Amino acid sequence: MSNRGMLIVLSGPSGVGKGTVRQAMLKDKDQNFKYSISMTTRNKRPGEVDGVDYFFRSKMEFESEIENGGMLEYAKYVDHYYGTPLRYVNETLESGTDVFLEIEVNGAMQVRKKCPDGVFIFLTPPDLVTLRDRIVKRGTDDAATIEKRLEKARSEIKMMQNYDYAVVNDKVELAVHRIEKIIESEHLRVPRVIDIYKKMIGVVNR
Ligand SMILES: Nc1nc2c(ncn2[C@@H]2O[C@H](COP(=O)(O)OP(=O)(O)O)[C@@H](O)[C@H]2O)c(=O)[nH]1
Ligand SMILES: Nc1ncnc2c1ncn2[C@@H]1O[C@H](COP(=O)(O)OP(=O)(O)O)[C@@H](O)[C@H]1O
Repeated sequence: MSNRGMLIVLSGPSGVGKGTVRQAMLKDKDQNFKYSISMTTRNKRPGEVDGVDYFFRSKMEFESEIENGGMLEYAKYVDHYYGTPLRYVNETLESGTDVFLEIEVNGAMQVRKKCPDGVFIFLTPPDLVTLRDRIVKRGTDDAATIEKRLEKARSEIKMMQNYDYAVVNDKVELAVHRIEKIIESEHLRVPRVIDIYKKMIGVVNR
């Protein structure tokens, strides 16, 4: 209800279900946020579409975006760049619409510094065995990459303490419900609505 949109950041270890949860949230007709499509230098997976899942770019193109100040944040993850184009986020927030980022922890911490009033949510697996099973089941990574991702998952889970909320992804619909409740509550925080009430008091006093 404040004029500016709210920035919602979702992180969590690889394979925890961030993409699945995000897609389920986007399908919900009652949601009001826009998803910010990231830019990456990693290869397209089967079924992925440029400009829908990611903006797939070369290393050179990505680095030139960084130099031109076009990224809100970026990080290297398992040998590739991933980052959030700045302009879409700014324009959408300015228009009063919430923006949803699904990014890894280093990028999220950059965003936290630039946008301290954002809402930072960490999606956790019920346990590490479940996490491994999900990565294997997804079938998008070879054995070496799975090991790298699991190793990284352990260090990522330690970063949970830098987030505002921890949401366990036991069942997709439950995780989605928890995140939607968080967003709803965050919109009611007094610092976000105070301007509206100041205006109201101004009208009443006249
Ligand atoms: N910092 C940052 N991380 C991102 C961005 N987009 C995606 N990621 C993260 O990069 C990691 C790898 O993504 P991806 O290769 O699609 O694999 P998956 O999410 O594990 O299936 C995940 O943790 C994503 O959340 C971004 O724009 N910035
Ligand atoms: N709550 C859940 N229960 C069971 N399987 C899940 C759940 N959430 C996601 N998955 C499955 O786990 C795998 C990894 O999910 P994905 O969304 O690709 O994770 P991430 O984007 O975090 O890397 C996929 O095969 C997905 O279908």
